[in-house]
Amino acid sequence: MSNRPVPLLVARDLVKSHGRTPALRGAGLELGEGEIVAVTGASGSGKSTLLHCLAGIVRPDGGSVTYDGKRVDTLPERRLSELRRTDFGVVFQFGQLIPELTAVDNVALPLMLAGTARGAAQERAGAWLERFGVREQGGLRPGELSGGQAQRVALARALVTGPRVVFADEPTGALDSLASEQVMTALVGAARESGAAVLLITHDARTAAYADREVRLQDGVPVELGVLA
Ligand SMILES: Nc1ncnc2c1ncn2[C@@H]1O[C@H](COP(=O)(O)OP(=O)(O)OP(=O)(O)O)[C@@H](O)[C@H]1O
Repeated sequence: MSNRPVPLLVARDLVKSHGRTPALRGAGLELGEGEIVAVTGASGSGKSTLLHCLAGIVRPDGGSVTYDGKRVDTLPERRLSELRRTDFGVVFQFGQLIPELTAVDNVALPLMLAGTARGAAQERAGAWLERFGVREQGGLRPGELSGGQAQRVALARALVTGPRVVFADEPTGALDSLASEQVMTALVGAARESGAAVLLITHDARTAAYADREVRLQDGVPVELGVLA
């Protein structure tokens, strides 16, 4: 009997090229309900491409992606963007916050796009900023935040809608070790509490150690599966 959680997001035999450059050559991956999986591998091994295929940001050339038992790689664009909005949260290496908006408005935006009134959205955004230790910075714009603060705001934005899967592409890639630790502790704590699964791309062993399991990519295919915790 395996203790592995029920698969929530499953990629099989993914193939994807960027022009003539093959990025994925038959990659498979399973992300269980509430599971935290680190995807590691050398630069150019296909990590970001795998994440983009799983998150429905790009369509694979071949293979399949299934979420909650349903194919997502064949969904029409409108259904796909709705799924991304309702069920997925994303965090990238450089927060990609909207520079003109304050921290609290950045976090409130996904709620407002989903129909929540501004006041209520800001209130919930404030609570998430509080939880990640950046409430005092709520009135600042991204350019006025430190890298670690900006990433915690980006995390709050990714989690505020209560996603079932969080995709994090090198979320600590631009941070020093203290800020990395704060961001990872915040991410893992919030995911464990809400039961969200996390697909975490990292080249840093200390960041990968926060995951339950590591999948290592080499030339567009997984080469190793290790239990970390
Ligand atoms: N938009 C693109 N146009 C052309 N080639 C691309 C594009 N995106 C990725 N590639 C190529 O596809 C391959 C896989 O790239 P990918 O970004 O998925 O790897 P990665 O493991 O995430 O790399 P890194 O750790 O450097 O971010 C690489 O050879 C890369 O050069």
